[in-house]
Amino acid sequence: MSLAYAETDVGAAVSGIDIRNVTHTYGGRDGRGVTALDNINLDIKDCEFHALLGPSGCGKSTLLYLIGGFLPLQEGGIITPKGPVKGPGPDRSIVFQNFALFPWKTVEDNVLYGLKKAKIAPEERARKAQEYIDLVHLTGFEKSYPSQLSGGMQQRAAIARTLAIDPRILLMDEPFGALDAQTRRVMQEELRAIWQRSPKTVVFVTHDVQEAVFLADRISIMSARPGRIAHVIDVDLPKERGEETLENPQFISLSENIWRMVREQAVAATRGGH
Ligand SMILES: Nc1ncnc2c1ncn2[C@@H]1O[C@H](COP(=O)(O)OP(=O)(O)OP(=O)(O)O)[C@@H](O)[C@H]1O
Repeated sequence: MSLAYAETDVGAAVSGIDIRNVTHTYGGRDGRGVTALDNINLDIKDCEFHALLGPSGCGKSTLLYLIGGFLPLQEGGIITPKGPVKGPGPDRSIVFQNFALFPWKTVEDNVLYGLKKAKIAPEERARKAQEYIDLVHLTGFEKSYPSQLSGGMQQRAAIARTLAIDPRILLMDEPFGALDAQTRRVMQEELRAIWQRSPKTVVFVTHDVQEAVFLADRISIMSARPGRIAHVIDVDLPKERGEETLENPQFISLSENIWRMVREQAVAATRGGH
């Protein structure tokens, strides 16, 4: 096992997320395993909204879990402002596509639980919980249990729980994947607005090119498995994004170009027999 960062590098001034020579193989590295990531190098800047796009199975989630510390690093290193990643930490929160809310707790108690875990002062918790419940348009459902909500509402509750904690690094794995198109659009706008009000480093995994272009400042396009970083694209659009962004000719042409690049990677995978 080679670690790119020694303990002494902890003091190195990293303000974003520095990913160096990360390779990850599932099921053994004796040639029989699945190499999901192959020598990933990526600098995600401080307070950047970074999207990861790529063909299915290219290792986007794997990379996210490694950043989160939910999977142990095998080769290479990932360094954050808190030092090398060695496991999960309160500085990094993750939102999955299928959220797990506590079924026995109300929406409000689910959000409060996250705030308590994040050691937010008790007098601050109720105010914050309400703020984020309102933000995801669940006002009036504070006392509802998850089983009384639609899937989309449950997801919004889980998003509120994570956003309320205001982590320095927010990792999102297709968080809007199961939402209907309209709710998804609203959540994209809200997320971008929240990020602008309260800047944080966001790594956002999605299949949806338009979603990536709408939300992100930079987009990494990964190759098919074993995942490598094929392109890193700057999204040169105004910081403020809304309905009008969708009509912006730059948004349209960038989305088309990126869609082509992702498709190329998917086609290459088919030719390569993946
Ligand atoms: N626990 C595991 N055991 C074995 N192989 C795995 C495991 N998890 C993922 N893989 C394999 O690693 C590769 C990368 O998976 P990963 O879920 O990171 O890709 P992804 O880009 O997020 O995929 P998708 O876009 O379809 O969600 C895939 O080929 C997958 O089959």
